[in-house]
Amino acid sequence: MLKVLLSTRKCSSFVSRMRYVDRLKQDDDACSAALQTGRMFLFHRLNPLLQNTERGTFRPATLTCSDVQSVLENLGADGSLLKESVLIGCSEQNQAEFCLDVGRLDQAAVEEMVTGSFVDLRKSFFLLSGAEAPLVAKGQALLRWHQTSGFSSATGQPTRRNQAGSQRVCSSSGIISYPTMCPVVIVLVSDGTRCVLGRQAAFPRGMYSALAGFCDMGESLEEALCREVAEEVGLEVLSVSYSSSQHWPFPHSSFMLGCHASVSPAHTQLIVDRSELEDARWFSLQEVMSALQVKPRRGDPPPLWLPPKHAIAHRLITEWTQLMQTVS
Ligand SMILES: NC(=O)c1ccc[n+]([C@@H]2O[C@H](COP(=O)([O-])OP(=O)(O)OC[C@H]3O[C@@H](n4cnc5c(N)ncnc54)[C@H](O)[C@@H]3O)[C@@H](O)[C@H]2O)c1
Ligand SMILES: [Mg+2]
Repeated sequence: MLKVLLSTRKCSSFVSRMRYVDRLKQDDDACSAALQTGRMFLFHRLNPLLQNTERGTFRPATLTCSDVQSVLENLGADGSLLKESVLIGCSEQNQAEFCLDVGRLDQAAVEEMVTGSFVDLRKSFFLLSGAEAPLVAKGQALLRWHQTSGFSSATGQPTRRNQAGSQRVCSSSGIISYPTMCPVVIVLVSDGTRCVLGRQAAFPRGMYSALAGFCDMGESLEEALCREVAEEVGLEVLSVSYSSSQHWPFPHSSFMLGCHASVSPAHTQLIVDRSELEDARWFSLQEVMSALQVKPRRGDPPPLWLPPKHAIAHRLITEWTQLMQTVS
């Protein structure tokens, strides 16, 4: 049975924070009160607001409710915009965290008032630290869901959100809808000494990653994995082990389920589906280890470079190299 060690965090504080967030999702009044004392992450047309730190790195700008209120007042915006904030969590200091899209305001004017810049999500995802990037991705995903869910897909009538933004209700039928993610399996296939990496034509030059694909309706994780590997590179998987998962905001919200898979060393011929992948190849441990040392730089790309640390593909590749080193 798989056992994942999560952390040695203090259980009581974690439980109370999770229950607090859950209460805010159920109780509109409690959520409105939490908004007055909460931390706020701003977006402009789904691009998060980032600030420079003294160390030359970036962090998401965190504002208080009154900071945002004074921005809205100064720019002549309706204060009710604040009610469009969406709950995204609770900090370790027990402060509720919200995000708000101020896309109706002038971008440059907001940036000047809060000393920061609204940065494209894909770019900001890789500028931020490991803990902050998922928070910004979650905020953007929830804001996007609200912006595209104003009408019920069943009745065509307007939907109303709760204060936390965790659900929307159809005004005519009462049907409740919740934010959705598409399950995607991502898999590093190995024959015991090498692994398969593929590249889509849209990837940056020289970049290869683990194989990935959307799960079909009705499939288990294992069935989706075996089908995707068969479709994309023509291999038959013998065994599967789960590694970890990740919310991935691009191009929309995917729920990435990361696995390792093995194939028989006697059946390793790749038949690549060129409509899906520009290329897929077997790579040796040495090639992968060298690629993990490569730092991103301008100019000609190296022969192989791998997805960045935030991506679950990077984690799968690192785990595989560690496993290979222990068995060799
Ligand atoms: N985090 C990572 O490390 C990492 C690495 C590789 C890929 N990814 C992500 O995995 C996702 C899936 O990979 P893929 O593009 O190879 O998938 P894929 O192999 O299933 O091929 C994409 C095609 O599947 C079809 N499809 C079926 N269901 C779909 C749905 N719900 N949404 C969109 N298209 C659907 C479409 O025809 C689409 O063109 C992508 O969103 C990609 O961004 C993440
Ligand atoms: Mg694919």
